[in-house]
Amino acid sequence: MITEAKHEAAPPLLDVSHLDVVYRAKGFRRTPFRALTDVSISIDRGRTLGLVGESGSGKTTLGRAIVGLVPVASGSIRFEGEEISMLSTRRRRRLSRDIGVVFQDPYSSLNPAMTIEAILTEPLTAHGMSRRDASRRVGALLDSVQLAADSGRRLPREFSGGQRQRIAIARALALEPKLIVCDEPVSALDLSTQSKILDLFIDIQEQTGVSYLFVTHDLAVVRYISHDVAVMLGGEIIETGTGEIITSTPTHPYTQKLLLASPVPDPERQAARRREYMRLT
Ligand SMILES: Nc1ncnc2c1ncn2[C@@H]1O[C@H](COP(=O)(O)OP(=O)(O)OP(=O)(O)O)[C@@H](O)[C@H]1O
Repeated sequence: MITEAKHEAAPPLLDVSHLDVVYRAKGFRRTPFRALTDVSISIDRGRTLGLVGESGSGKTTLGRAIVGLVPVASGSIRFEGEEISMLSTRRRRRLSRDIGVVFQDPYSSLNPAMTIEAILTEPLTAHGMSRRDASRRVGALLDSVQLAADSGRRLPREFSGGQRQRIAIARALALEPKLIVCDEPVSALDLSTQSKILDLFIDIQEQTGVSYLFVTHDLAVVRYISHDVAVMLGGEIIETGTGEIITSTPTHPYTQKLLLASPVPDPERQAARRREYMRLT
C-alpha cells in the first residue's frame, strides 16, 4: 500500500513566544521591573530579524534572554523546536555553539591582554578542539572577516574600531553558529566603517546561511540588513513586518515617529537625484 508522505513544516530556527522578563528590585528600583511583556518573535534559517526601538525599550534584554544571560519569568524560547529557556547550565553551554553574540563596543568586548589568535582559539579549545586544530582554524576565521593572516600575533589595541569589530565577528563565527545575536554592532563606528561591517554581515550570511537577530535603534541600518523587522516600545513588540514595509509605510504611530526622526534614504529617490545632478552638470 502506498502511503502519502507527511511533510511537516520545519520549525523556525528561533521561536520566542509570549516571553516575560522581570528584573529583581535592585538599587534605585524598589520593586521588580517588568522589562519584557508578552514578546513573540521568530527567525527562520538564513534570515535577519531587525529589532528596533528607542533606548530602554527592551532590545538588549530580549537578546540576553535568548543567549541565556537573563532568566525568563514566563513564556517560551524554542531553538530548532527545543525549549531552551529553562536549560541546565551544561546544556546551555552546548547550545552556545549554535548561538553566537556580537556586542556593541569593539573596544571593551576584546580582552586587551590577549593576542587575536588567543581570542579566536579560546572558544574552540573550550569546546574540545585541540590547540593545534584551533590554531589552524584561526587563519580561515581571519580570512572570512577580511583581516590579514598575520593579525593573529597582534593585540586588540593595534586595531581600529572597525577591525576590532571584525575580530569580534570572527570570534562569534568560530563555532559555526546557526544564529548570531548582534547587539548594536555598528553603532559605535563611523558611517563608512558601518557600511563595510554591514556588508560583511551580509556576505557571511550568504556564504554560511547563518541567521541574525540584529538589534539597533537605527531604521536606516535595519532597512539595509533586515529581511523582517520587529519594533519594540516599553518592553512590548508593537509592530512587525518586512524590512521594506516597516521602513517605508509603517502603521503604528510610534514607528512613524521613529521614521520621521531618522528618515531612511529611499534608493530610488537617491538614484533619481543623482541622474538629475548628472544632467545639470
Ligand atoms: N540588570 C538590570 N536590572 C534592572 N533593570 C534593568 C537591567 N537591565 C536593563 N534594565 C532595564 O530594563 C529596561 C530595558 O533595558 P534594555 O537594555 O533591554 O533596553 P534597550 O532597548 O536595549 O536599551 P539600549 O538601547 O539603551 O541598550 C530599561 O528600563 C533598563 O533600565
